[in-house]
Amino acid sequence: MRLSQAPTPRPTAVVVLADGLTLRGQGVGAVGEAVGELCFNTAMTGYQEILTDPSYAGQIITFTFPHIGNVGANAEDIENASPAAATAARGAVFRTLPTSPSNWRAQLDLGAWMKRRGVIGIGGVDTRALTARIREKGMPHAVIAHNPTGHFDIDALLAKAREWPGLEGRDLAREVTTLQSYSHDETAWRWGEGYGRAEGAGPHVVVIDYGVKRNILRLLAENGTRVTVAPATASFEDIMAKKPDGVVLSNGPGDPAATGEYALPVIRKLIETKTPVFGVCLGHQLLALAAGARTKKMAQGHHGANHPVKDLETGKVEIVSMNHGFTVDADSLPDNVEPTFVSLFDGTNSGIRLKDAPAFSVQHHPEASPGPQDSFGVFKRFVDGLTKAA
Ligand SMILES: NC(=O)CC[C@H](N)C(=O)O
Repeated sequence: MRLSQAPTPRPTAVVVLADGLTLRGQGVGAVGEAVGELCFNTAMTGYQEILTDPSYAGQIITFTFPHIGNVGANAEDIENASPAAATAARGAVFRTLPTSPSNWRAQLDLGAWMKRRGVIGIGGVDTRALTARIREKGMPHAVIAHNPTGHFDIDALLAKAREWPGLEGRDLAREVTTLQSYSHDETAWRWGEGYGRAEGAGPHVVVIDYGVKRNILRLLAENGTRVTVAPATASFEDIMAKKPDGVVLSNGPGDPAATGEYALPVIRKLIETKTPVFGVCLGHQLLALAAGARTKKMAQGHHGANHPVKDLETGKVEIVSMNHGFTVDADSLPDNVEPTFVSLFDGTNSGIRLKDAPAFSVQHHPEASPGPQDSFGVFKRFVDGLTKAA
């Protein structure tokens, strides 16, 4: 018996790594080219939330799960809150091209949705080999290009990947934050109901938007708070004028040390005035920096929805969503800062608490979106703390 072999289609997309490796495949989504840091994400679901997470600004995501796009795209599973963050991830690398969606919530196929949002995709790449390479050599600078004519100037793309300065030293929060303050009242998604609306008159939380994911805002509203979102560059006075009962430091893209130039003076004043503070991911890194710790770049980073972290107070393990390429150097924590969570993958710090101020933070993503909901309770803990303090 002879197996008939489909003719290999002409490549219409490429990924060119700064070390010279060129991967060819089929283009999907937006046409054009984008440069960024190439990481891998191990989540098996939630590609829409991943592609709209503003923390991915400046990055190209290799999905290790081979079938991405099966459930299409809809208008609900969106994580960027500000329009400035609409194109968060610059590009996406898939094992196979997305097939026609099969799901009652699908409104568009993934390729059409990516095109609309300006995300460049490539299918047909050996993502296992690429992931193994990233695991061994770290996250390379790369260019992804999609051109239906199939013409690529590989040398020019390589030069672009090599010239790209990288994420170290880059403040990207300023590029994805909201320009104006606004209030948020959408609550969590429920089967058969969709998102709800908060009615409560509970504690007032101001969220500093360094690139906030909507599910952080939703879970704060879900736990009975009134939520106001403020721009990343808001001053301490701007924030206090809103009379917050607590302040949340959001997730966001880029190098925490660079964003810290304007964020740290504000956070230090919040700590000094004993304002309750809760930080997530970039917000965690910024709180640690404000308290006197250091952050550093990781080789592969953590990007997935299956990461175990250990709660050092209770000994319990939670499976969490992760998305970070920088980390708080646990050895640099000053005496007044206690580590509260640790990653069980590599022992890196995943949470801190200040001993002399009502401030704590987590490196992982308690809001999931996508990912397990093991850590949802942390929002309640923060809000309960505000209610008690009030
Ligand atoms: N999700 C985040 O907030 C990411 C934080 C930071 N940009 C990092 O890569 O480590």
